[in-house]
Amino acid sequence: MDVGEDLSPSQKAEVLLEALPWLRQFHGALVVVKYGGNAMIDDTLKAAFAEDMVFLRQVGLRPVIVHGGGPQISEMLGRLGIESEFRGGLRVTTPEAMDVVRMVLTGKVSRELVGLLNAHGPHAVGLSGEDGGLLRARRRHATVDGEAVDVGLVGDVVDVDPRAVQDLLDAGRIPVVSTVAPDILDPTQVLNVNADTAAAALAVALRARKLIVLTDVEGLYTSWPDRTSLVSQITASALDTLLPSLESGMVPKMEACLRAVRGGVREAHVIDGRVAHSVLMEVFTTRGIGTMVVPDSDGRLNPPTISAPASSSSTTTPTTDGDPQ
Ligand SMILES: Nc1ncnc2c1ncn2[C@@H]1O[C@H](COP(=O)(O)OP(=O)(O)O)[C@@H](O)[C@H]1O
Ligand SMILES: CC(=O)N[C@@H](CCC(=O)OP(=O)(O)O)C(=O)O
Repeated sequence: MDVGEDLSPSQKAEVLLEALPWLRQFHGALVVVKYGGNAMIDDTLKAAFAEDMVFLRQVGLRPVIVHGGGPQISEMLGRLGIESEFRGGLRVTTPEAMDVVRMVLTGKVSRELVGLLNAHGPHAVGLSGEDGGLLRARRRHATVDGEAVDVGLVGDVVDVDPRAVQDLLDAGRIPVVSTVAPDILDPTQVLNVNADTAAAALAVALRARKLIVLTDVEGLYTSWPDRTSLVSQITASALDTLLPSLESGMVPKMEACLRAVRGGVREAHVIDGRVAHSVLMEVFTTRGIGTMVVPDSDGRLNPPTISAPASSSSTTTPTTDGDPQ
């Protein structure tokens, strides 16, 4: 199908030209893209995501994919009759569940994604936090409503050795990272790391230019669940203030964005993975989409910019401040 069939030739040219300053600005930029399990909802969308990643690579960006797979893990646990529950947005992970988490992320979700990317050529290589010493994690001592809760074999990334990913990027590949990681205190034990959290740690360690988090909602709403107040742009400190009022799924996601921008990533975005080619719209259009988190020093955006209901656009303009990393 010609996706531009509704456009005249001159409108098509305009679309291409709109991308020009962004192509220039982001040439060579390292972009960490977190692909959430809830955004992997149908085959057409998955194929469109793979096209976007290959497009980024072909026009000179360096995408690194960190994938989730929460719903896929839950489905497999259900099939095997293993109970699982979430506390504070994290899966309570027993040793039995950990085997399934590792199997589904590295053996199923990663394989499928790598296959979709490699339908376009030998671009993608899958690896997990266990490979090449990429990630090391420490057991999470979680609290929910001020109470300590035991979430089992759940880890937080405490050390990243990005060389395995950098080697793949230098070879022109697209690394696809699954987020299980050895326990720093007992490397024979693997831990289940929330994919948002791992993506932020990788983005910081790789000195990424952008973190883009794809999920199944338009972006961050200040009022949830009535969806009347989509945040287009927010500074790190304004987000910090908002965090305690947020609910489950959004908590690790917005904490990840905060951690990324406070760690030196210039912008972190939460965008709607249910919209085909949402990554291209975010990177290469002037309006952008979803919610963008920027460092306080950016100075443009305090208080948060709320867009009108039904509009999911953030407004940014190309800047020439510095080179992308
Ligand atoms: N303030 C909020 N704004 C937007 N979404 C929210 C908010 N609070 C909770 N959510 C929920 O968070 C979900 C996204 O988190 P999650 O289900 O973990 O997605 P993923 O699999 O992409 O990581 C949304 O589908 C939405 O139901
Ligand atoms: C500790 C923890 O909760 N780990 C997640 C890992 C997968 C993940 O994060 O997937 P999404 O991005 O699709 O939510 C889990 O077990 O579901």
